Amino acid sequence: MTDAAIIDGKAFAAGLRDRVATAVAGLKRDHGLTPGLAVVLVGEDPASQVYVRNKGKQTLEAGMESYEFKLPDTTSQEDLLAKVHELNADPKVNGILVQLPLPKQIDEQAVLAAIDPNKDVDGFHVVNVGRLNTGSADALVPCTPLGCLLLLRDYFGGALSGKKAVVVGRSNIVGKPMFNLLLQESCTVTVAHSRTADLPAELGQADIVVAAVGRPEMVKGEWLKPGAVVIDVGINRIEKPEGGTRLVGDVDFAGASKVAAAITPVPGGVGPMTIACLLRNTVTAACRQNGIDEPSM
Ligand SMILES: NC(=O)C1=CN([C@@H]2O[C@H](COP(=O)(O)OP(=O)(O)OC[C@H]3O[C@@H](n4cnc5c(N)ncnc54)[C@H](OP(=O)(O)O)[C@@H]3O)[C@@H](O)[C@H]2O)C=CC1
Ligand SMILES: Nc1nc(=O)c2c([nH]1)NC[C@@H]1CN(c3ccc(C(=O)N[C@@H](CCC(=O)O)C(=O)O)cc3)C=[N+]21
Repeated sequence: MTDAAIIDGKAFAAGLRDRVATAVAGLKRDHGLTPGLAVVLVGEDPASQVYVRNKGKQTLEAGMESYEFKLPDTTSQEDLLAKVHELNADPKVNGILVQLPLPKQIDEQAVLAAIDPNKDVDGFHVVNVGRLNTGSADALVPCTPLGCLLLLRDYFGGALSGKKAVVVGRSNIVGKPMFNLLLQESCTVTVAHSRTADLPAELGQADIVVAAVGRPEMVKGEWLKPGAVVIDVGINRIEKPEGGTRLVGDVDFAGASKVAAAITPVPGGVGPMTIACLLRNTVTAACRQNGIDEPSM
């Protein structure tokens, strides 16, 4: 097989951000509404900093308001909950994102549960988890799996129905919502995890592979079905032999490219889609809160 096509998440995300910006301009013009996104970062987790770096900038570039709150890593749960309640009550804030992971003194589930579900642009509140699981139209869908789905829909031209998909990883933020989205597209979905008995055998059946494991280059090319479409969610920083670091995914890109029909790179694949989907969710949330029809994005 020749080398796989590259699914250019960076370019797709740029297009999506343009469509979001057009939607925002329409909301301002027709409704006097400027969507606002609040991001709360507690402490200094390196992965979260990678994410936050571009986000504020892209929010402003799309014509929206960005509100950033950096709290020390000694912040108490009570103080963080007070911040969330304040943002829930603020009509300028249409979307709220609390960066994960949180420092150990804070109960993550309690904080997520405190966010107004209709401002929960991460889609992590149990109400949105339940809405997604039951196929409700008012779900706010987690940004990373939504980004993966938009790339897959684009690649397959909508024809996902009946495809065999394997999602590797069962986290609440990627694996489980990805399972639900692919199931909703009428894929036949297997969710693999650390106790899966024979991962290569599962992957050998898959037309679509979504890898969200958190282990650098773990998924090997030889495990894939020839012609598979591979979405690599992993963001892992590894040491280069010559010194310094570089980002790699959860898939061995060089090996997989020889077998797959198409693959997302890292960086430049799913990562930029996550941020673009966050902006999209903020516009969606702002429209719903104001009883405005959602523009197509
Ligand atoms: N591009 C983006 O925007 C984003 C990227 N990420 C990246 O995606 C990756 C996954 O993130 P996240 O879901 O939060 O990670 P978690 O650590 O929460 O979950 C990892 C999952 O992988 C499974 N797993 C671990 N080892 C193996 C193995 N050897 N074989 C099969 N499955 C295994 C675990 O199984 P078990 O449940 O049994 O422990 C678990 O379900 C990370 O690299 C993260 O940095 C995350 C969010 C956004
Ligand atoms: N409440 C919450 N929601 C999240 O969605 C969330 C979170 N917490 N905590 C951290 C993880 C991680 N995450 C990333 C998003 C984009 C890139 C991204 O843009 N990556 C670029 C590379 C950036 C670089 O070059 O370093 C790329 O893949 O091309 C990375 C990581 C969102 N997360």
